Amino acid sequence: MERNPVYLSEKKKLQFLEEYEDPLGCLAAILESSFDGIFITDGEANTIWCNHSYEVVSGLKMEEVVGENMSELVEQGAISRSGTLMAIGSQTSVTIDQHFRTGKQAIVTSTPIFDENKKIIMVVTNVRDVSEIYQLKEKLVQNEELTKRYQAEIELIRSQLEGDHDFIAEDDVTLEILRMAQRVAQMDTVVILFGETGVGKERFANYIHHNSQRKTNAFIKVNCGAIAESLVESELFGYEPGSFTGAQAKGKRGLFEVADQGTIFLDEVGDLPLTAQVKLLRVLQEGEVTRIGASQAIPVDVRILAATNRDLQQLVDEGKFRADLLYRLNVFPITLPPLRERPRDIPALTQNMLSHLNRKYNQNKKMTQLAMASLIEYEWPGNVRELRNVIERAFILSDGENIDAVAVGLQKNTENMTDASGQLNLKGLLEEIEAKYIRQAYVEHGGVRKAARSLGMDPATYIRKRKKYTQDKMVQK
Ligand SMILES: Nc1ncnc2c1ncn2[C@@H]1O[C@H](COP(=O)(O)OP(=O)(O)OP(=O)(O)O)[C@@H](O)[C@H]1O
Repeated sequence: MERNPVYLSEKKKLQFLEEYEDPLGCLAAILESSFDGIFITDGEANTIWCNHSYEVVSGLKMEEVVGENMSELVEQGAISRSGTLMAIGSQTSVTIDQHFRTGKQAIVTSTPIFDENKKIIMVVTNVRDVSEIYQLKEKLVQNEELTKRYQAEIELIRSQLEGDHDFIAEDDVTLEILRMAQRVAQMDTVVILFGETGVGKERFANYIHHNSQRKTNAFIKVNCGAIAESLVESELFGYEPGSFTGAQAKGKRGLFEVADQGTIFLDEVGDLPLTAQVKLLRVLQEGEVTRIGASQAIPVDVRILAATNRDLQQLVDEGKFRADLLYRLNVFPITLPPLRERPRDIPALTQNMLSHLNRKYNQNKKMTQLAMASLIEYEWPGNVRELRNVIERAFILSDGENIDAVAVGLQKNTENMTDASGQLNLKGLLEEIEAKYIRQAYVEHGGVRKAARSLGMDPATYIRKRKKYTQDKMVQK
């Protein structure tokens, strides 16, 4: 905080002198009674006076400092740095943090006082002891951290109680991936999951953990992109007591230590800062972590799972991700395909989500066939997460036991589903569904004859319909 230069006007001086019998004694008493420390030097930074509060905060006695220059006090280590010297240098008021050998911390404001010729004649420094505020702040940070940990633990226990770690799969593509996951789950192999946002990477990591021998131990999820860069290392690897400002006095275990005997899931691993990548590499290679400020490593037995929706090879090319780390993580890569490429999962997922909601709200709601068809038809850019949101919304919006296509209300389809007056357009909807199956059959069977047979159509009808929908741009060529 900057203040305007302070000038003592003659008028103000005289007023004080006239008002009191012993003006100097009065002034000293005023300064002495201040709760804040007050420290005064001349224009050359030679100490003139300090009050009792200053002596308490700094641990220095007035006799020790009077006549001493501030640069000497800094040199002797009596104070960490001098606001007075800065104020003289910059010719303006300066506010800084200061540490004293008493262990106290203070906010210090040094204000230069000028004479009529704009020459500094004094510097008055106000020293506010903020040690208690800092201690309270540290306690608050500790409590917030504890609350976060408890919340994560409650979340974990809740999901374990609800058995909410099933990975729903019905499509052949997903079933094949699940079979692979069951095999790799038994081993301690590092698994990295790729896939668009919302495809279920976290859910899948959970599934691997719950099918592993570590299932009764911790599953710790870390979103590497969500932790502030400056905190990533201390969160993951912990720190020793007093290793940096703002650190807890007792030091802290990192999440790798918390996950000992269990599994750690590094979500958004592509967002790890390079310094943390070096340490992660060490965990992967040596099976041990070194807390910040520690000289000894601690062995940890943690299974590592990672996920990303970024192109890690591209990050390596851009120098943002270590090639050796990618090599270590890429032992068993699994790509979860987007939901639009495994449409047969949609009814099973929908059913599962509806059962949850029905149980929770004591209801018995079902999707109508048309509503289900519109779910299968949709492209799902937000994947399973978007499906979950759509179902929850439809559950709330629908009256009675049936959830219809209007309640599902998918953007793309509503245009075809309703006419200008908002009435259901059954023809448009059926055509869309037919177009989708015509397209899918061609992709699956790779030829007109087989595609037509799979849909129970003769080839001529199939070709006619395919041509029609291609013209309508409902089937891409
Ligand atoms: N196969 C599945 N069975 C049941 N629920 C699933 C399945 N796949 C995804 N979900 C649910 O969909 C939502 C999104 O899944 P998840 O958070 O695992 O996706 P993600 O790929 O990790 O997303 P992001 O990359 O954005 O972190 C979650 O509510 C999850 O429980």
